[in-house]
Amino acid sequence: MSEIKTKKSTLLNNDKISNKELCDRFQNLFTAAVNDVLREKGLLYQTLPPEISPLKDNMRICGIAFTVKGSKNLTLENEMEQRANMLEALHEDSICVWDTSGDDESAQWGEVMTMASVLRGCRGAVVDGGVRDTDKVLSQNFPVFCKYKTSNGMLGRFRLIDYQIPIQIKSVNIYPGDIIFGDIDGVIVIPKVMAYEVLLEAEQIKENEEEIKKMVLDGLSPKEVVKRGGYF
Ligand SMILES: O=C([O-])CC(=O)C(=O)O
Ligand SMILES: [Mg+2]
Repeated sequence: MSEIKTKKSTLLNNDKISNKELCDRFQNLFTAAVNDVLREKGLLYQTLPPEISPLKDNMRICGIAFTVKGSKNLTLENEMEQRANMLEALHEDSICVWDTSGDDESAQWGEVMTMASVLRGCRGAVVDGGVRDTDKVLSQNFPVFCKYKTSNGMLGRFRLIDYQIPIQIKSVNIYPGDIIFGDIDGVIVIPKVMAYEVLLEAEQIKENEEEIKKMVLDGLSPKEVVKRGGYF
């Protein structure tokens, strides 16, 4: 039976592959594997709060962070123009990530915003806030991770402050260009400077776990599994 290997890479950026391949390959992994790689590197605060969960359990999301910052605000002037500018700036393979300053009453995402962002190649939305028109977002097969559903629109309650700036959701810092990856276990943020290196190491973890599962199925005791380099 083979021993478990660790794979260390010295590559520091993701110039080796396209953004699309990078995101597709992360999306084929699972967030727990990526989390373990980041923990080994001492990065313990890359996981978004567990209240931010997928609209459907089987939703998976991976793309390049397009950051948006906003807060509760009752003013209306130019709100729609500002939101339209943001939507037009969305790029291929982006994920629209909302730091809402902890909002708990408005939807920062909805049906028409989904339609507009899909046309710009956006791969999903992660909102530390809410979504509305949920059935119509679901029917577009667009992955959204958020805290709640509500019929409250943003207009007159909440507004965007800026976009493509550094943001913070609880203890997680997110910079434009970071990799955002979400599955049923929640959302994790991978700093862009190490994205390719993390991908390779997480792919190795996935392979290793196949070996570990074989050991368990073959009847090895947990102690025997650990002796061979396995883990749980
Ligand atoms: O204004 C909102 O909350 C978003 C919305 O309804 C939509 O995109 O359709
Ligand atoms: Mg709507």
